[in-house]
Amino acid sequence: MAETFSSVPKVDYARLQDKATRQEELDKLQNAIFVVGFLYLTNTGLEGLIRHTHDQLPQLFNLSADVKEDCNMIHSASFLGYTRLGAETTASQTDLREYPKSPGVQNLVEQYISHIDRLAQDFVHLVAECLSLPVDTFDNFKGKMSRLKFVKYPPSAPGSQGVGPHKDSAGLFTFLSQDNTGGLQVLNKNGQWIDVPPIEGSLVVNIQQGFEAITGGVCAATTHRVIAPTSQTRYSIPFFLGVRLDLTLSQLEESAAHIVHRIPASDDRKKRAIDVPSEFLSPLYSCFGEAHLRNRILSHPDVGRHWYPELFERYSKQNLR
Ligand SMILES: O=C(O)CCC(=O)C(=O)O
Ligand SMILES: [Fe+2]
Repeated sequence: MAETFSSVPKVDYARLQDKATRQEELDKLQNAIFVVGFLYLTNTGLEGLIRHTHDQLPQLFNLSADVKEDCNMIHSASFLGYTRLGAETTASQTDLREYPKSPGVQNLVEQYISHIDRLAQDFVHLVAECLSLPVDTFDNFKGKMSRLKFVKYPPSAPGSQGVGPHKDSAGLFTFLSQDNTGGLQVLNKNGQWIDVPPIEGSLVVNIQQGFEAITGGVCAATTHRVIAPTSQTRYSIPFFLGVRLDLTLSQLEESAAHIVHRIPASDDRKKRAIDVPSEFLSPLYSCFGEAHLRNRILSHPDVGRHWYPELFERYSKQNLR
């Protein structure tokens, strides 16, 4: 059996700031990122902001249908805006969730992004440090566009897909705040789905396809899904730290070499047998930006068809396996 996990480990951010406990916590971080692929980040100091933001979400999603339609993603060639229930597709199936990006809540969004982005930048330094690499090792891979989403999952029939199995696309790491409903699951290296029960105030961190690609595929992007709730509405707030979209696979081969040899190897054959493919590692795409565009077009087929009809046809026919 592969070295794997049956629950998601916790890494304490406050202990990472304290000289006396830093090394012990860095060791935990190394295991969490490179063996497990998921972690809860606790004690970040953002608990108040997270609670305050969650408190606003029911009201935000209760905005009138007209207001939500005014900022519908269909109006944006950059795939930014409101997605109504049933308009999103993951793993070829419709997801039972909706999300607005920011109608009427500019301050809330800006405040959240400014704090979480600072944390995310520091986190990337800690990941380098836990591999005993210079802290700025990954800085040159960071992109200009990170994304924040507010997501609502209405109660649905038992076993429904909130969001299907996927790997986050255009970034390095995701920092997800979930409410107290539950339903998030992650795939371990033996191909088993593991529950990630809510821990109040924590952030669930997972690896995105950008980090997978800059580690030469060695540190795989981690697969997760949400089982839709049955009796209460679920809200979540993922923040996706962006990767540079102009990078090509061949540029990476060279830059990744000195990173890769530091990464602990692990066996994930069972997981790979049922896993979803990574666009970013596919030779079909000229650079990360194109791989990400394909991901957006197929996830939001209405928007994709509207703005990129030819690419929609082309990407729909491609099989990444
Ligand atoms: O809602 C969640 O807990 C997860 C959301 C997610 O995985 C995503 O939007 O990429
Ligand atoms: Fe995700």
